[in-house]
Amino acid sequence: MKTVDQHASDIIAAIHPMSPRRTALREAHGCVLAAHVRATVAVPGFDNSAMDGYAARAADVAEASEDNPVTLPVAGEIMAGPVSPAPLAPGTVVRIMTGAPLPKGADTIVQLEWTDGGIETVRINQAPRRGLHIRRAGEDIAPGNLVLAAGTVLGAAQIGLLAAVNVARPAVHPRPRVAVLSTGSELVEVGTPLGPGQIVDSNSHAIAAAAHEAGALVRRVDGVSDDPDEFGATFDELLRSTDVLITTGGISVGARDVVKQVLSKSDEIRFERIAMQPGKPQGFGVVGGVPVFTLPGNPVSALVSFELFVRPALRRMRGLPAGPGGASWRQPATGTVTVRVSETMQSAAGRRTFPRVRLERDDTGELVATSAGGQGAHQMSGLASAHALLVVPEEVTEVPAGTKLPAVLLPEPEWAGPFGEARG
Ligand SMILES: Nc1nc2c(c(=O)[nH]1)N[C@H]1C(S)=C(S)[C@@H](COP(=O)(O)OP(=O)(O)OC[C@H]3O[C@@H](n4cnc5c(N)ncnc54)[C@H](O)[C@@H]3O)O[C@H]1N2
Ligand code: MOO
Repeated sequence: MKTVDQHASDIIAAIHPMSPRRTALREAHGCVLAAHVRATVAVPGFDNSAMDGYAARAADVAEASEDNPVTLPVAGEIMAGPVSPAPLAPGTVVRIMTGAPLPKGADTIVQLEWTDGGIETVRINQAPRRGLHIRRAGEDIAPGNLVLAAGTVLGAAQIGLLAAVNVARPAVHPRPRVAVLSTGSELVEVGTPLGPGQIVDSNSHAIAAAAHEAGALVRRVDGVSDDPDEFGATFDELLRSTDVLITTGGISVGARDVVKQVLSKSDEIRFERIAMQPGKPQGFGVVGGVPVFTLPGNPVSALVSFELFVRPALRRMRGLPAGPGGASWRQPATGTVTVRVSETMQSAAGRRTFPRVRLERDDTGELVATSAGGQGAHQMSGLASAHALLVVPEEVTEVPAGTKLPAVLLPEPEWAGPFGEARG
């Protein structure tokens, strides 16, 4: 059997970041910048006041104090807005608002609180030093400065910065479009009363949600039966309008394993047995430039396979390090931590197993892993309450309580918004 690591690295070797595209800021949010952005403008764009008050010449107000206020004529008022203020005559001040352009000749701002707030004349009772409360043109960003480096994930601050330097359409790696198709004649749509032998198609919903959480634009279609023609037609149709195609079910050795039956006819998809549990049967290939993942039908197997093989591929397509754990100093969205196992667990010989575990910190701050419930490949309730997948090495058959092992953190979905439109 092929190792998990070999399968994961074969997949990553076949995956490329999405070609950069210029997109509006709203669409670029959460995407990865594909090229350096250099400033073509200065920020601030002009010298301006950081306070409401009076623009003055520091020399004219240098002697001002509580006991010895300085009174000067107020020559006018400058508001923030599209104005070119007249130069400040010596021996005068102008009222100025926060963000308003500084008149030539002014070299300090007297904040309103240091004055009597006068309109015609103003009494100043504290002396500001030269340059106080003046924001100089280019002191944040000068033209030519590197604003954001290629590879930066565009969060709120980065989007704001791009807008500030007047970049309306940055070049980003677009979100991949992912199509999700489940197979099985036993499947019915969620919300449908079940007849004998029928089950609800839960995989397509779970995988669609996982792909959505991984930053993809998702198209989920209703499951198809084990009829090769029906599967083939739907597969071909989806392939034409997606960047990634994920199927579930129909890939083991059953008499009607339709996915394997239909797709084995091409050389592009390889069906393999991976030394892991859950998730032993896997298929992957690139068909007409579209990566195709055929995941096993057991619901836990499908989602665990997604975490180990599909999520890293989507990360790479989005221009991120493939991970798991490719993130920075932040808590990675998915990453590997070391945990102490709280109870003895069994593991399949010769297969890397991924028991679903809940995590807790003990008094010393160490992470302690406890089984999240039933560990069958069909038992979604355990996975749904798990925080991580424990990683039990292939050669281990029993994990005594107290053993330290790596665990792959499952992502926290709290940020996932409504499904975006996956354009065809
Ligand atoms: N003789 C053997 N049988 C099986 C083997 C094997 O090596 N020899 N491998 C087992 C393992 S491991 C897995 S995993 C499964 C994978 O099978 P398939 O990918 O072909 O999946 P199906 O047979 O279509 O379904 C398996 C199981 O999952 C349920 N299922 C399928 N699709 C959905 C869905 N969309 N939503 C919810 N549940 C789904 C399905 O009803 C089956 O119970 O094969 C083992 N067999
Ligand atoms: O390997 Mo299968 O994925 O046990 O359920």
